[in-house]
Amino acid sequence: MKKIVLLRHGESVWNRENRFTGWTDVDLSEKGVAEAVKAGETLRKEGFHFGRAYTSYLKRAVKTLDVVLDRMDRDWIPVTKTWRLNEKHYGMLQGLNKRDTAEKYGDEQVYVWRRSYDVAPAPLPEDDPRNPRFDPRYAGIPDAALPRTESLKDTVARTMPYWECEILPALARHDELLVVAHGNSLRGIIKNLKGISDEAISEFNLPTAVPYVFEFDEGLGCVKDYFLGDPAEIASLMEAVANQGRRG
Ligand SMILES: O=C(O)[C@@H](CO)OP(=O)(O)O
Repeated sequence: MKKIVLLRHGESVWNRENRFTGWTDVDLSEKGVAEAVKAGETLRKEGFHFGRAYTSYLKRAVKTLDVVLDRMDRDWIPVTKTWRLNEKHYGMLQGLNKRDTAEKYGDEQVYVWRRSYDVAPAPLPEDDPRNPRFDPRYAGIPDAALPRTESLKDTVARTMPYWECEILPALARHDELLVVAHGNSLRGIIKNLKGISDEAISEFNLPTAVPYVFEFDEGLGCVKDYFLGDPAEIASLMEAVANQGRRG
C-alpha cells in the first residue's frame, strides 16, 4: 500500500505566543523540537521507510523534518523544499496576538480570518518590509505569484498544482513519502484529498507534529486516512488549536 504522511511542524515560538505567523520565518520552541522528536520516534516504531520528503521554505517545517529524519536514521533521503508548501499568508494579521485580535474585532471576525474558505485578511502594503517581494528566498518566483495575503482558497490554488504535479507522481517511484508543512497549507491538501466541503473544512484543525497517514491504491486514489496517536489526546489538541482565536 502506498502511503503519504502529512505532518504539521512542531510548536513554533509564535504558536507558543499565540501570534498569527503565516510566512513569518519563526523558529521552533523547545516544546516544538520535543514534539518533532516524538513524531520521528512514532514513525520509526510504526515501521515507515520514507523514500523522499517535501517541506516548505520556512524553518519551523524544515527543522521539524530534519529532527524527524534524524530520529528515523533517514537523514540521507532526498528532500525538496518549495515555497508552494508555505503556510497560508496571513497579510496584515502576521505578528498580532490571536486572542488580542479577538478582543478587538470579536471571535466571529477572527474565525472568518482563520477558518473561512475564501476570505483573506488585509494584504501587506507594497512597501512593507515583510512583503515577500523583498525576501531573497522568493527571488526566482514571478512577483504576480507571490501573495501579500491569502484565503485558504488562495493557498489551495498554490499548493495543489505542486501536490498533483510533483508529490503524487513521486508515489509511482516510492512507497512512502513524507510532507512536513503547516496548519493551513496542509488543511487545504487534506480538504482536496478527502473531498471536504468549503464549509466543513472550517471546523477542521490540525495539531502540531501528529503524523497523519494517507493510504493510496494503485490508481493513486486515497482509500484510508488516520492519525498516529491517542484519539482522545488528538481531539483535545485539535480543540486547543480551535480555541487559539477565541477571547476565552
Ligand atoms: O498563525 C498561523 O500561521 C496559523 C498556524 O499557526 O494559525 P491559525 O491556526 O490561526 O490559522
